[in-house]
Amino acid sequence: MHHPPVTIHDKQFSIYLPERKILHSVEIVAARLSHDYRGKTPLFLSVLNGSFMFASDLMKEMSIPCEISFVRLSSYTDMHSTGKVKEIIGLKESIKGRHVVVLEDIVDTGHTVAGLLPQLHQQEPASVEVATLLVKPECLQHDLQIKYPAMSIANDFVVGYGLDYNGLGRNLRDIYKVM
Ligand SMILES: O=P(O)(O)OC[C@H]1O[C@H](OP(=O)(O)OP(=O)(O)O)[C@H](O)[C@@H]1O
Ligand SMILES: Nc1nc2[nH]cnc2c(=O)[nH]1
Repeated sequence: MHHPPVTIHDKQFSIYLPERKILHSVEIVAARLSHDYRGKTPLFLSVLNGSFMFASDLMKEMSIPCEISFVRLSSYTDMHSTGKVKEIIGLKESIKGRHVVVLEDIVDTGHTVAGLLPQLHQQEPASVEVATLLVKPECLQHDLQIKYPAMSIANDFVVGYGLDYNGLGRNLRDIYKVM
C-alpha cells in the first residue's frame, strides 16, 4: 500500500509503521498478557488521550477476562517534554488488590510512567506492570521496567494511531515520523 507523506500543522511526516505491523505487534502483546494473567482478571488503566486506539485493539485480542478504566495525566504540550508530571484524574474504582496493567501509547523520557507508578502503588494493588505500544529506549531518563513493549523505536517524533502533534494526527491508521 502506498503511503504518501502527510502534513500536520507546519510539519511533514513520512510513513514509519504501517497498520499491519502495528496490529501484529499488538496481537503479540495481547497473547503474552493473556498467558501471564490467566486466572487474575487484570485491570487495564489506559492513559488518555494517546492510548485509546492501542487500548481498543489490545482489548479485542485478549482471550481472558479483563477490565479497563481510563485515566488522564498529561505532560506534553508540544514536541518537547515539560518534565512536569501531573496527578491521575478519573480513577474512580479501587485498585487495591488488583493486577493493574498501565496502557500507554508511548514511553519517551519515561517521566509520565515514572510519575504514575508511585501514585498507583500508594493504593496497594497486587501488581503493576506497563504495556506500551512504543518505547524510545534512547530517550528513557528513568530506571523503568517496561515489561510489555509492543515496539521499540529510535528518537523520532511520531504521530498516528492515537498519537498527536498538537492535537492532530491521532486518527491516522499508520504511524508516521517527522521528516
Ligand atoms: O515518556 P514521556 O516523555 O513522559 O512521554 C510519554 C507521554 O507523552 C504522551 O502524552 P501527552 O502528555 O502528549 O498526552 P496525550 O496522550 O493526551 O497526547 C504519551 O501519551 C505519553 O503519556
Ligand atoms: N505524538 C507524540 N507524542 C509523544 N510523547 C512523547 N513522545 C512522543 C512522540 O514521539 N510523539
